Amino acid sequence: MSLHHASLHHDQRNESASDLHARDVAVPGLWQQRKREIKTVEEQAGAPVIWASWLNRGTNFGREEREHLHIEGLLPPVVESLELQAERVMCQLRETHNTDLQRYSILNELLSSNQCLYYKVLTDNLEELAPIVYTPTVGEACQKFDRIYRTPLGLYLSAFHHRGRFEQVLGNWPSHNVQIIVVTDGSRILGLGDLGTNGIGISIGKVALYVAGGGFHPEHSLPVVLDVGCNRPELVGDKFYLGERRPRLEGDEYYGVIDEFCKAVKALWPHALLQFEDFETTKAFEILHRQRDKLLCFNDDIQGTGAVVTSGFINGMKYQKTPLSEARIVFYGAGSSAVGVAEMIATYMQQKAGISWGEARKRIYMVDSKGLITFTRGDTLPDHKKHFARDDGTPDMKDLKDIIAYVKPHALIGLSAAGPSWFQDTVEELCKHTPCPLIFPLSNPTSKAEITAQQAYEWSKGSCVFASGSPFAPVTLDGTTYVPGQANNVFIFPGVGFGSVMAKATKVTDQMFVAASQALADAVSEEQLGRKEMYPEITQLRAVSCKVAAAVAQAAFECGVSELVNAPEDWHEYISTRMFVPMGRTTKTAGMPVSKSTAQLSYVYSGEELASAAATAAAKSRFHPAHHPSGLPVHP
Ligand SMILES: NC(=O)C1=CN([C@@H]2O[C@H](COP(=O)(O)OP(=O)(O)OC[C@H]3O[C@@H](n4cnc5c(N)ncnc54)[C@H](O)[C@@H]3O)[C@@H](O)[C@H]2O)C=CC1
Ligand SMILES: CC(=O)C(=O)O
Ligand SMILES: [Mg+2]
Repeated sequence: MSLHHASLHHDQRNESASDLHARDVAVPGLWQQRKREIKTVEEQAGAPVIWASWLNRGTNFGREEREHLHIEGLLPPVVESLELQAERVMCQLRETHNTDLQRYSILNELLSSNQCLYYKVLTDNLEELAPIVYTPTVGEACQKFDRIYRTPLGLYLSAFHHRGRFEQVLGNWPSHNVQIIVVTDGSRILGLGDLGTNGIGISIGKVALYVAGGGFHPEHSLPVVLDVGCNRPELVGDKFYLGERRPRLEGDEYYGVIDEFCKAVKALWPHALLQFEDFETTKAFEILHRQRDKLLCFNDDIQGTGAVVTSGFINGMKYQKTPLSEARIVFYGAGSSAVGVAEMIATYMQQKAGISWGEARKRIYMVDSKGLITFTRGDTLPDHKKHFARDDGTPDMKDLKDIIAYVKPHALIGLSAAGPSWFQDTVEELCKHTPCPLIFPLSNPTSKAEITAQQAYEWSKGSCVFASGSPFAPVTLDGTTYVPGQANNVFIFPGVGFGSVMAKATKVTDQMFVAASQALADAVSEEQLGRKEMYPEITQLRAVSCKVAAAVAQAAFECGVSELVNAPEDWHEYISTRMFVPMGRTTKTAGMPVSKSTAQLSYVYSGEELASAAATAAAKSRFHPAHHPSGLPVHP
């Protein structure tokens, strides 16, 4: 060791920790001199494998691997199966004193440390954990995201600090091959309004379901929040708020940010699918209109919701034995989701019931906070409300019960985010005209649902067909148990995303959503329909997503938007064999080479691959014998 180094080392010892920190920040070059105390990444041999959530397997690493990777001693001695690791996590989650928000935080910590284990736990326990990583708990998590924040888990792109450099900043994400991106600007998170950068929780939650439910590999996924400001005073006034404390950008400035973001995505990952999530309604439509022909993208709230509700509607009309061409629907709420659903149902009616768009449109009645939407009610309608505004002399009405009495609908669909607003008289009026009406309170999270499952079954005397956006527990009434369906775009977006990417689609067409909707409707058996279950169970998500993905990929091919030269003979088989499966390195196979095909599909790194990564790191390490003839570590 040179004198120079020795004296530096001595000086450092005399500095306080905060002095050291201040100096590192001020003079990055001095980081090199700190290596005596904190090893550089290269010097850490295999340790980075444990600290990298994509690579880490924790106690699932076998003994030979630990030796190869130079991580012996950095883990408890036992070698455990992935299944046993998962069982431990479930025990921790099920501790009775935990709240759902605490369970959410435990799961996020796991996601930041061991993705394979996280996805094993989530995939095997979807019924129990989807309500935690997704609605309703993700809603509460987003509201408090700045307070429960520990690790980023996604990418924060700032319109104020990164403008003009989006491609460079996106390029900081540690994956070369991003295939699925969920982006929000936080402006309308579920039914909870503007949550600014706290909205990143919804991107993280949707990405988790793309992986656990749709088959994307975690390394190919990217949750993003665009920080374009926040208009919620109590949020930006909170000292813990994590975004910029400025009013939201608007107009050209705002759309310029979106344009730059989309261009950067396309430049970096031209085949990735970009999902727009929870943008406030007017921006949601405008962005979709501007971007949908420029890159592979869709808006989940408009199109994903459109497809999922159309499926339940198709099945519901089948159950009621109502011909599609005769169905009447009342939408309670006329935002991005309701208009998306109405457009999709009208498209479906036009294609499958042989009626014109004009006739289909007339079967749809839309209600907003001012009452039934008509051209005559005396206000200026935004464009998205004009599509379904009545122009046929239907009287102007405000009260939902009056509207129901007039329309006599077969289905009542709530996408208002208004919370409890359908009462006993509403339901009784509905049942007067239709024996088994569809009652779909779809607003999220649960607190925003228009009615509960218990109320709907009770007030309809068990006759209604029920589905909600957030899950409700089964209801028993007079000895009969009813299982509420979940009409949530989670049954659509994972399959649409995976199918589009598998087909190398260049855009997501309306026809691909019609195919997704039909595939989901067909995934529900006659027996389930007989029990008034219009949707599959969430436990079936992977199987359902595979069917949806196959239908979407085939539709992409048929629409001419697939870049594949030849379509596979069997899309379902093609897709199912390409879905990510969280796989363990069991004690038996630990350290053994994994077959190339398994490794590719499941991304289990073979012992050789991990060993070579570690060997590269170790070769640069001052612990490496080559650096010291005695073979002893070179330590100051
Ligand atoms: N189940 C699912 O898969 C999905 C559910 N949603 C939920 O739908 C809700 C709405 O989302 P967006 O359409 O994007 O929001 P939005 O805020 O643009 O639309 C809300 C609409 O409801 C109307 N409204 C509000 N209060 C009302 C009242 N008391 N009576 C009648 N109408 C009323 C508003 O005038 C507006 O037209 C949210 O809660 C969201 O979580 C959205 C997407 C998917
Ligand atoms: C489910 C969903 O996308 C929403 O509530 O916004
Ligand atoms: Mg949404």
